[in-house]
Amino acid sequence: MAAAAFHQAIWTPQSHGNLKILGRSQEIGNGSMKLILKKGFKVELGLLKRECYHSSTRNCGAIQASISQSSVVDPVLSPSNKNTNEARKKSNEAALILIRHGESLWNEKNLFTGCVDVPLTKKGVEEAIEAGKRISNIPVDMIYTSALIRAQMTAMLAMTQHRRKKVPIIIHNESEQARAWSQIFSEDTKKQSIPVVAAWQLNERMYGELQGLNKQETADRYGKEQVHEWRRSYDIPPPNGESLEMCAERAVAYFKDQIEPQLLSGKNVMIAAHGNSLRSIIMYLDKLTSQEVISLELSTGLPMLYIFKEGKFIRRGSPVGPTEAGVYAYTRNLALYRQKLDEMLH
Ligand SMILES: O=C(O)[C@@H](CO)OP(=O)(O)O
Repeated sequence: MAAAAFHQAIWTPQSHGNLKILGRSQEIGNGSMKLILKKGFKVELGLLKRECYHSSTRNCGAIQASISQSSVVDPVLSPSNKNTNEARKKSNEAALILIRHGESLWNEKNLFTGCVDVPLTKKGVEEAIEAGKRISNIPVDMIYTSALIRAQMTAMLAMTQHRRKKVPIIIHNESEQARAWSQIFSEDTKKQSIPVVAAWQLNERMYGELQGLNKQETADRYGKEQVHEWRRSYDIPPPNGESLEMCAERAVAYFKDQIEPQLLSGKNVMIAAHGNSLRSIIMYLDKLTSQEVISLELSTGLPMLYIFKEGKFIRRGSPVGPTEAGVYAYTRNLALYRQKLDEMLH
């Protein structure tokens, strides 16, 4: 097969975070690829993958490494599990789970919250655990949350229920030192963890001067219509805040740039975020018009499942429970994943 054009490939190695490689790749069979790196380009092979290196860390002209899809998906789908692996490769699909955070202390008090960093209530904690039960049989390889604690708590609590029992670990890329100080030095331990990327772009829309105000009192003061317009119009921002359109601009751009490539590479992704950042993303996934999105309301702590297949997002609704037969009838891959979990864990 002819070498692919010189290109920038983004690999997500077993270590956390993306590794950008400038080079050419060429398929050499057996699910392996030959990588021809740009001269002088340094790559840490130890970070690159978790098995079968043919070279050690060096400045390299050419290296060879196995990059079968099993290196980027859940180890339940291990290379020894040939049928499952083949199915995954063939259908090239991935699960996408969206969860709005559980009830926060300001949801409970009926206050505009926006980007104020408020934690969950006890009910919110319970909602997150319940959400986790519902998705406990669905594979998760990467987690994205907003930078806000209510979304992060929700993701972490939900994962306590996952049957695979991998450890979600927050990636600290904010500085060189944070990166260096949070390294993991065991490949086995890395395999048993799920990278959690926190991104401000997934934050709730910034509610401007309404943040901290009571929703009912604000309606009494400014009128129901005015407050409804601030809360549910598409392009009218609240005073000094973001409209849904502005929120969608940054949330959808992040989704397209950072999350879609992961799905394309076969990774199963969970996103824990907020009413408005998720409405924005759903607008993109379901191709909703601005008229349609304004009437879309998301409940707290309710997971929603999409299947990413052949570049398309297929909405599969909200799994009612971990054993809901319908969820696993959606795709052969999910059914096989669940079957494998049952075999492993019983
Ligand atoms: O207060 C907020 O930040 C949001 C979400 O809770 O409110 P709204 O329902 O108006 O979008």
